[in-house]
Amino acid sequence: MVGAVAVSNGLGFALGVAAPQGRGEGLASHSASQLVSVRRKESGKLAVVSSGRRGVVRADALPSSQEVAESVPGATAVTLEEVATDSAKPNSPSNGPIAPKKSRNGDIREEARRQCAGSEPTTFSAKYVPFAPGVETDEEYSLDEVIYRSKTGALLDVKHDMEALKKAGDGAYWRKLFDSRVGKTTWPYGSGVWSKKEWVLPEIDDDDIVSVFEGNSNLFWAERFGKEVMDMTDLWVKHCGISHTGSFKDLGMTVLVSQVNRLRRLGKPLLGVGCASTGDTSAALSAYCAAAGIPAIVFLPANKISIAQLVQPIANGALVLSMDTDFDGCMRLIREVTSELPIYLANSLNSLRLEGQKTAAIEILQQFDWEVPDWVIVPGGNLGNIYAFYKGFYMCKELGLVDRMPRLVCAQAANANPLYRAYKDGWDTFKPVKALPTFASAIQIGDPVSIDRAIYALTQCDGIVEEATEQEIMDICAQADKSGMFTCPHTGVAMVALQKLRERGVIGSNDRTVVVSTAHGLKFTQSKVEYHSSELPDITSKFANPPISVADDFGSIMEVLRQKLSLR
Ligand SMILES: Cc1ncc(COP(=O)(O)O)c(C=O)c1O
Ligand SMILES: N[C@@H](CCOP(=O)(O)O)C(=O)O
Repeated sequence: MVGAVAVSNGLGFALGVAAPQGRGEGLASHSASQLVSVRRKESGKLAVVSSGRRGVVRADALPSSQEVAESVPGATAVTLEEVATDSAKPNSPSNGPIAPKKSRNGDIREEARRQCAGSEPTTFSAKYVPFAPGVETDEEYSLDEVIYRSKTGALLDVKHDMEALKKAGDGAYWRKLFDSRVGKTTWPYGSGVWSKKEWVLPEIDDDDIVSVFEGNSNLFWAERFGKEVMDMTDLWVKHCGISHTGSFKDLGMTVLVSQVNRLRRLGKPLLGVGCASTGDTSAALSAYCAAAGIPAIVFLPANKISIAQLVQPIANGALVLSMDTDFDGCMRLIREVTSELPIYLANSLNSLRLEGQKTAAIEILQQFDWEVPDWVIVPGGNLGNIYAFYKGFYMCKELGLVDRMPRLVCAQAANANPLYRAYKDGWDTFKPVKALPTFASAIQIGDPVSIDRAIYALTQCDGIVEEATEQEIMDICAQADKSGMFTCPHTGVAMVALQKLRERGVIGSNDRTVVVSTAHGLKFTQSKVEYHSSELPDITSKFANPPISVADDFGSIMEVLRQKLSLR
């Protein structure tokens, strides 16, 4: 994992990237033979501390490792590999603070530990099962296994012990518990994902959790846009893009990276975590891995992601590989590589991700005081998220928090619409397509890995699939932005779907409808700039609002203002 790569973007920039070297404890420029760490055999605690760096000391600042081992009773010299593995463990003395002095306001993990001391171990559990709804099978796997597919090659699903969850309490119990955790900084419940921990990864130790208190994103009433553009009274936007790395991927990534953190602590020889990406998964993976000191490797399609997305993994110290292929090509390659090397796969093929993403659905219900909206519209690419939303809503219904499900709409770009085509075919056939470039570049995906999950989710809730052309995407984004939003093109795809369903009378004027905004518009400014400058080939910039160049004198400015503000 040592080396340098150069990556470029569609805008003519080129960025040279020094890949991370021996990340974790600042081991960057030292070889294995130069470093030793010494620890006591009996306690597993570090015995030798060098100035400023606990547990990891330069060999040249010490006697030989053998001498150290001999001079410290019960101590043994260990290799760099052992140090690296050890330092990745959150409980590891070489990783954590020496001794937390303060609990409150100082170490919220320690505070949580103190509060939990003596409490009963959880009775909740979850495991992997093949994703094969309605099919009886004994096949199941522990979440501590590194496995992504069933024996027959089917996707996996995380199955919770629903009986145990039901036994714990009724819907009112869960509603109250989840509500009680909102707006706090208690570890790990300050996260919108981990505030539902019992439904996500019930058995993970709080100490293994890697979280930046993601989730709890705002759900706002799109009043003006709803009234003026959609003729609607009850239109809402769930802004999953207001998040740590600017997209909903953080919700799933906190879960996946936490589990990797646990696996490494349990001694699984995982070199790092890898993904193929259209730019958002890579950003989230890199940030969470960097927070935990775990190497991240991202495969990106060259010139197909925005510069804001590209710079995220670079800044977070990931190993960034830019490839002359599209996302589907990157996906094939990361699957090959992760089956060859002990690199954990972080794409939504990995069902752990969806456990985090499903909490956005639970949050929507919570934010509506547990009232169920009529419609939820989600842009779809690799199609994990539409299933995650289904699963979140389904669990709330199953466990009695609500009494029905909303209808789901999955929205695709017309240039990358394999699900839409299958839907139009009455779900008879599914054929991958060659995805064409789209402004909604994060969903330029022609062979979605979660196709089976998506079809299941949509058929279960009388769902609908819609598509959006490039012109429609740019126009609706401009209109939404004019009402005070700053939409990403994927959110635009969902808004076009809403517009079409309104025009056809499928969604009513007073139906409570949620559009899921999946990323922050600031990640996708280039197409907006070009739209407002009327520079996009084949696109008419109907709602352009270009800046006006004006001479820096009072008269010229007044002239423009008179004209634009219709003054006399
Ligand atoms: C911003 C954005 N919106 C929507 C999607 C679609 O999500 P999914 O792949 O889960 O369908 C993605 C990624 O694919 C994305 O990055
Ligand atoms: N939009 C995604 C595409 C990959 O989706 P994933 O959910 O399977 O990781 C991205 O940003 O990479």
